[in-house]
Amino acid sequence: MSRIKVIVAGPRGKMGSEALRMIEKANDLELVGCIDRKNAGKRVQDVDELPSFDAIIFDDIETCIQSVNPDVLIDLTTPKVGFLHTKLAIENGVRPVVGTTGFTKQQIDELTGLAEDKGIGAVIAPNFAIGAVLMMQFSKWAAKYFPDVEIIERHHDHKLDAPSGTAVKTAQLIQEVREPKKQGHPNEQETLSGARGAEIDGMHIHSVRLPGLVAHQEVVFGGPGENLTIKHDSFHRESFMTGVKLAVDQVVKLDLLVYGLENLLE
Ligand SMILES: NC(=O)C1=CN([C@@H]2O[C@H](COP(=O)(O)OP(=O)(O)OC[C@H]3O[C@@H](n4cnc5c(N)ncnc54)[C@H](O)[C@@H]3O)[C@@H](O)[C@H]2O)C=CC1
Ligand SMILES: O=C(O)C1=N[C@H](C(=O)O)C[C@H](O)C1
Repeated sequence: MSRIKVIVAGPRGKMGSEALRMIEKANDLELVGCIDRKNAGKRVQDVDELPSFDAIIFDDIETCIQSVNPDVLIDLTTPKVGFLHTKLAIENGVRPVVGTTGFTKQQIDELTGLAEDKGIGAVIAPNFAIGAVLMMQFSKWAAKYFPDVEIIERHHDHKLDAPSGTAVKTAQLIQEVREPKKQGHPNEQETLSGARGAEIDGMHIHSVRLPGLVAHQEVVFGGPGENLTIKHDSFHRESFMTGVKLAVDQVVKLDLLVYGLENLLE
């Protein structure tokens, strides 16, 4: 059986470099190119700290696609660049697996429409850690019984987007089972702007950014006389790679865009 030809955007990043290590170990995947802002024209193996692949680095996704004819793009970059890469990948017949977060709902809708028009598979997953996917599913279940809920997400201080993609996705899943509800005291007032965090349908989201953290989330539910806390921690970025691999294996069989890894788990 032929291997799935993969390109990675953001190979020197914290996630991109972990994705290269995952590909190195996978018998059914072949790295055929990378997209990076630096090192265009070099081979991956010639860049310090990157694994020993002879795939070439490009600084432009369209040139990369035309040169190496990949099956799948793994994008782990920044919100603006990731959206452009995903769009160009779909337009050029390459299936994207996107971990990059910070896309707006309008952008996801646009990409969903584009994938449908092209009849091409795509996966956008705000969190590829299996434990995080379960934490989101358990939270959706709990919200049926506990409509009062606050999300506290904690991340390293190099993160560009807030709230995290995971927190937004958690709130969206909870929205499916919870009627909008204003929480807290009806006359509550912030004496310091932002004290109550961001808000979606009355649910509050609090974003913490500190050195030393990786990716963590608590979903706290309150009811009469009790609290329920559902918590997930990623202590290492290896935690995301089972999900990235699963998405690459599945995306080649899809003909539409899937938003959330839960849609690929049995
Ligand atoms: N879905 C998931 O499970 C996870 C998603 N993420 C997301 O993945 C993204 C990357 O995260 P990190 O690796 O922590 O960030 P990072 O800052 O370590 O890496 C981003 C990389 O993108 C590269 N980049 C920027 N512009 C580029 C361009 N025009 N072309 C090619 N490469 C470009 C940068 O040089 C950098 O190496 C973020 O959006 C983050 O939120 C992070 C962890 C898990
Ligand atoms: O930037 C990160 O690190 C992470 N980003 C994703 C998010 O925004 O939810 C996934 C995970 O939390 C790590």
